[in-house]
Amino acid sequence: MAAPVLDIDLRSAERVPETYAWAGRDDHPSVDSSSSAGRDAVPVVDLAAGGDPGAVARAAEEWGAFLLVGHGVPAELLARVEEQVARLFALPAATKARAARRPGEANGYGRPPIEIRFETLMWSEGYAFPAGDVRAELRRVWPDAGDDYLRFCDVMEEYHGEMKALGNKLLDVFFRALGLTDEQIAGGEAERRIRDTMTATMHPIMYPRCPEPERALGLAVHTDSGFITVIMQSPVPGLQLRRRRPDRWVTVPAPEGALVVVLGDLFQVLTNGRFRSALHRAVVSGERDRISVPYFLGPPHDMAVAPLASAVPPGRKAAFRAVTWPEYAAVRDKARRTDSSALTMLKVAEEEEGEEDGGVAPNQGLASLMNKGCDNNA
Ligand SMILES: C=C1C[C@]23C[C@H]1CC[C@H]2[C@@]12CCC[C@@](C)(C(=O)O1)[C@H]2[C@@H]3C(=O)O
Ligand SMILES: O=C(O)CCC(=O)C(=O)O
Ligand SMILES: [Fe+2]
Repeated sequence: MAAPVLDIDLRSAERVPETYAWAGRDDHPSVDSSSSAGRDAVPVVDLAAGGDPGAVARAAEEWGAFLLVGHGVPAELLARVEEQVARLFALPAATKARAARRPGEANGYGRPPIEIRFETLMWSEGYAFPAGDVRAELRRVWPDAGDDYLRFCDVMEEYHGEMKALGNKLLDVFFRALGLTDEQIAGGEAERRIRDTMTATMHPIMYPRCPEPERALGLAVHTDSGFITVIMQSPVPGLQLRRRRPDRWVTVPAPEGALVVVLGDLFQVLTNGRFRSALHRAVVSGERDRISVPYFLGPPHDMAVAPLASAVPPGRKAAFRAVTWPEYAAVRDKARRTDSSALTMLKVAEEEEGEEDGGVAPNQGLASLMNKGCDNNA
């Protein structure tokens, strides 16, 4: 029998062990988006109305995130996804451990992958897999491929179908918000390649009800590394966006049927820094389990992501070097930083501008980047 992946059963814990206690958790005040109108209100984008390009651009520039409504994914399907994910995590620890993520691998069941960058443990368990591979992947949990397996796969595949279509729609919405013409969107070589090859990873995550919620963290502060993350969350708030000046955590509301869109670091690279990746984290509830199902859209692993020519102002050079997703993830893990500073390592240094090789050098090895522009990284 496989050994459990979690060191304790979070569900039956009566206290938060010291190893899970985040001393600096309340570094900044947490404010509730729904109660504080104005500048702390998380932007809302209505896709039924086409997704107003001006509103999308403002949200992407200022927040790197927004609530998405009018997206067309039936609320009833979202409820079925939540139900299936709840059933998956309710399986015995030894059953889930059959699918344990192996060292060095991205896929599988386990503790939050970002944990390696921190000294304190996180109050959650997750399961990452390529969205299109659910049937093969979940055989690890249910080798007999029985009814539970079939129900899970049917629902997740249906969800993947909806999200794939939504992801393509969102990409076009962002391209339009960047100011690209329909011709550039449909005919641009880089734009088309991204649209045609975008990959999808699902990461259902479960935050068990916590006896001392203010001492724990479900997921520590991070930015997502890919292009676009679309999050389905149970109607229990917990996702927080980091805002600056004044520094605070804004809790994202969780109205029934809404999704959350979060931009990742490689989208910041793609848009030449115009659209920002969002710093965020997840807090836990003292009353209820919380489920979240992020759907990570990103480039295929062999694609060198560089700023779109259409996003670089005329006469200027690209602000970031080209990088593949795995290269970027490796640099970031090595940096072990809690902010988005790994991205600064990809910045083309100001003084290099105007030099012949100052622009984007596709596939440039990251070894050289590690020694550049990261002196603040001690
Ligand atoms: C497709 C993805 C996106 C991953 C890696 C891989 C599977 C698991 C995702 C997360 C989920 C938790 C936060 C994060 C930061 C983490 O550690 O694992 C994410 C990461 C990323 O956005 O980089
Ligand atoms: O809990 C959430 O809603 C967000 C999860 C998240 O940020 C992630 O998995 O990257
Ligand atoms: Fe995230």
